[in-house]
Amino acid sequence: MTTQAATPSSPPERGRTAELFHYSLRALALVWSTSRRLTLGLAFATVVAGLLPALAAWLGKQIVDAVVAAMQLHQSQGEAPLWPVLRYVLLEAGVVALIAAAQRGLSVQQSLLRVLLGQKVNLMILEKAQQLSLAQFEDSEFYDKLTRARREASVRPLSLVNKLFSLIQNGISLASFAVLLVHFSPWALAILVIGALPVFFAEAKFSGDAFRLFRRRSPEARLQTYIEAVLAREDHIKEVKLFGLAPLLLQRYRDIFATLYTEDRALTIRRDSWGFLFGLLGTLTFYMAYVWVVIDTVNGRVSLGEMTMYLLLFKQGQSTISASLSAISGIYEDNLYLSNLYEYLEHPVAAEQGSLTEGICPGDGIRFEEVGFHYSGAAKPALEGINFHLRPGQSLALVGENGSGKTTLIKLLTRLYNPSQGRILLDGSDLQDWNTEALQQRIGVIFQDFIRYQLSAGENLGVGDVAAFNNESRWQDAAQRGRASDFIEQLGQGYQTQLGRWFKGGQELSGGQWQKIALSRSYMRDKADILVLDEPTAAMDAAAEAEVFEQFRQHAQGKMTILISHRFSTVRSADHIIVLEQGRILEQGHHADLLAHSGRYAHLFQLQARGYH
Ligand SMILES: Nc1ncnc2c1ncn2[C@@H]1O[C@H](COP(=O)(O)OP(=O)(O)OP(=O)(O)O)[C@@H](O)[C@H]1O
Repeated sequence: MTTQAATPSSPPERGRTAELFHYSLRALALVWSTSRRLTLGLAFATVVAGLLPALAAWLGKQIVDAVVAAMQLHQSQGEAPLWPVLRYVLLEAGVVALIAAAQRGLSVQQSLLRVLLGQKVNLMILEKAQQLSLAQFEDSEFYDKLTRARREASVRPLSLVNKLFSLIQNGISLASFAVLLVHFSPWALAILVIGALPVFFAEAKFSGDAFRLFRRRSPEARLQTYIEAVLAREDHIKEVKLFGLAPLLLQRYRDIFATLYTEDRALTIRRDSWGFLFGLLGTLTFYMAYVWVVIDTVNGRVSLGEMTMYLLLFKQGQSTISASLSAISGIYEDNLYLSNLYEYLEHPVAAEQGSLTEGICPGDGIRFEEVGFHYSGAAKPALEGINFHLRPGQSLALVGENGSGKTTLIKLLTRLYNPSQGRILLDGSDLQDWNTEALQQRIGVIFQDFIRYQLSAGENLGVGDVAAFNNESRWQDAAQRGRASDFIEQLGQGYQTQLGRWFKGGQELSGGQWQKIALSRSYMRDKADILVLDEPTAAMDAAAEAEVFEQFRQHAQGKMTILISHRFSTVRSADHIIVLEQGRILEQGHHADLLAHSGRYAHLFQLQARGYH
């Protein structure tokens, strides 16, 4: 497994300062495209929430000064009107209510945007996943990228935008505080800003460290998620119990956690210790300014009301500055995490090249010409020098020991992978020149590791042809051919019965029954003239297998069929048999020829035949 920490060209490692806000604009655009109304609402509430605190502070000053003036009047004349004081109190109450409304407006709009944006980003991630090739999914490095994107990135864009807005809000507040404070002393303002700077630099540095840590250990995090799945999923728990795997896996889980926790702890302690020290510096500067104002008040340079206002401004100014600074470091952190999302979304996908919906030589069938394939990272090729020609109406059987390349050959034919050497022709045209959809329409395939969808029985068939996903008569037809109709009709709600154990009322099936479902699924594709069955009957009883093949033969008339099976009783009737060994064709021909040849096929056939006696 490769970690990503060493990727030198990825945005976070490249010129950190330059990349600091690299994704802010994109995140803003994303939020804007999610909901213009909410984004505008957020911006408006931000400006209002930014301006009002300074107004409240100024009103506070007016109140104190009005009180002092009223007290003096009361002392000299024995009475003083209350209204000049109370009007400011009323106004301040109104402003405080407005601040609360603006804050509430912010949080409501943020909550709504969070939901909308979460959905949007998740859809972007899932849609992108559909454009990727099978090989990309099998690449552990890439898979890490996908996992990281899914785990973190869906909340990050909004978090980034919220912090941007909070920065703007704090900026507006600070500017308005500055307008009021500058009357006291521009130096006091400068001192407050400088005092808060170290916290920011520390925060920015530690956010970067946290991100790099997160990125470096994503393989471990993935392993943890995998162990959780093995220990807690219904389809794994059987083996876990019987093999007594739980203590071993739990120990591994604990070990991974212990390593991760040690790193986390070290970072948290460092981050908070420095944060505390630099925070003290900020507090110190604040109290210096405090002393200054107090002295000036005692000396009569500023009024009592002004002193109240300055102290409030200092206090609020300081918390606004630290809020802005943590917003900036948060923006930095979100930018780093977003780089994951965009790296994933921008991962190149092979452009769809082919456009053919018909070959240049219709009716020619399938030709493999010197086809070879090498899995990336594998020591040796999985297939080499494969040549054969399969015509419409013919059946081909692939035999060979485990790992000889049978399934790989099917994956090439279905274009899940492209050959590393040679070419595959369908009706005279290279598979790569075919339009993917047209090609897929022609091929009905079930793999040995077919999917047991946690859907209804009917839908489990419907997935075989999305155009007929809900078509009940097509389900019945396919189920009859795949020999699944009998048991489906006996299920509590027939074709509507929920299958599997994941959802309420789900009905679990036996291995053979699932296989019949998968086989029927391949019959849904009724326009397909290439039928591929990769060990379709391994879990079926002998009677069911015989029945399935009888049906298959009838259905397959005029079509091309490719069958992978370890059972020679089914292989023998194929028109053409290819024996694979270590990715190469060892022998090929009819059953009778191959027996007469007395090679590997004959040997294996006799071995199995003996087993039946
Ligand atoms: N996704 C993959 N990545 C790398 N190597 C693979 C992958 N899938 C299969 N292989 C390797 O390619 C070779 C051929 O595998 P393949 O699945 O085609 O064999 P098979 O003949 O279908 O085997 P079986 O009878 O066990 O199903 C094996 O050596 C296997 O280890």
